[in-house]
Amino acid sequence: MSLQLSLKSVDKFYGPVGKGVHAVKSISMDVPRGDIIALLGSSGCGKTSTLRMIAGFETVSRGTIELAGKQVQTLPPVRRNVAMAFEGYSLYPTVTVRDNIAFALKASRLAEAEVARRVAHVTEMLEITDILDRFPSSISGGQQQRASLARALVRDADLHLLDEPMGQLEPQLRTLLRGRIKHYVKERGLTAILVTHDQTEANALADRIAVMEGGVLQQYGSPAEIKERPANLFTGTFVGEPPMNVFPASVSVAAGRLTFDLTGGLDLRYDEAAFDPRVRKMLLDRKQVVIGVRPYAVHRVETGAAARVVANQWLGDQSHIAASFAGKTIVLVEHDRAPLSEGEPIRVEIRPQDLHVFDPTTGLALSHGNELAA
Ligand SMILES: Nc1ncnc2c1ncn2[C@@H]1O[C@H](COP(=O)(O)OP(=O)(O)OP(=O)(O)O)[C@@H](O)[C@H]1O
Repeated sequence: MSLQLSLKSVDKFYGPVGKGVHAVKSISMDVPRGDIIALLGSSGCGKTSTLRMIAGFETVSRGTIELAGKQVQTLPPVRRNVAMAFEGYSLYPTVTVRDNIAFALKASRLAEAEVARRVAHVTEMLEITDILDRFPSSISGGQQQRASLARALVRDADLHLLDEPMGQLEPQLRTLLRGRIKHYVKERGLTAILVTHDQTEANALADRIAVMEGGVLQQYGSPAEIKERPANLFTGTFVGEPPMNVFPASVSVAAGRLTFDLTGGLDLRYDEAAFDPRVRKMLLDRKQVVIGVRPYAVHRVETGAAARVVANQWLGDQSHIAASFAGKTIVLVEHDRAPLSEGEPIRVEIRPQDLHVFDPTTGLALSHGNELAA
């Protein structure tokens, strides 16, 4: 695996180092050549600051950025060979959409026929062939966004940085283009970093997701890893829709039964043997934990822990059921229309293999199902 980009202990302070706004906190991240990475996080978590430091639009307060084998953190943007589609990095207003897209290719003295072929390819992919002879001021916001994306993707660069590249497009078009963009990037062997706060987009496009919160890289892994082995409570509850259910619990064992006492009076009891010995030992050593379970892993059963329905919504392809449970609310997802009304008592089961266990103080993951967290 050859690395295309490597961030080492990168910090961003707006204002004096150590005193100003600490927007990015000691981020380290390696990006293999040919990968698509999504920076995912809520507003203000430091995604854009990270991207802008990689591009060279923001100074790096501390740490190093290596791109295609050389340190670039002190180089100006034009010397980094990075292609960008950024909000505010607008199209040149005085030339047509076609010339905007072709500009960098022409500047690199590519043969005219090759330029035309590449522009045709990328604009067909993004469905903007009908506006190529127009000027940027006469096209819609969504068309401008796609033209800007085409201008970035058409280039041969060491890295492609895309900041919310489809933010202005309607959902159907986004879904269609996601698949096409992924195919295009992979086919051309490009390395891309995408900023998004849309988890569906991150899951669909990215080989790896970098989850950020409070300027800290919370987890960096494949979409499956992040879903199945969230590194901490933040990632566990931030990624996944509807969010993971979490409950503080104290653990005890008696007469072959392992019990999680949930605050609110309920307990979840399991056969001790259902847990791997190392997970069981960890649980009993810790005693106080937070347990998490994804809504699709909460099952309605005949005999199980008692809950009471507070809301039942059919979303057209799945039911989201909220029920009061252990003094809190638990959410279940079912694939069929659930015939449940408000106030109805139900019983739920959470299987040991679906339990995520976290440290209540640090939030760090301790186990996922029957495996200890790394
Ligand atoms: N030029 C600036 N001066 C001071 N603080 C800034 C500046 N730019 C960003 N910040 C602060 O740095 C933090 C991270 O901002 P950043 O724009 O990187 O977040 P983001 O995750 O991209 O958010 P969004 O999704 O809203 O764009 C925020 O607290 C923000 O207010």
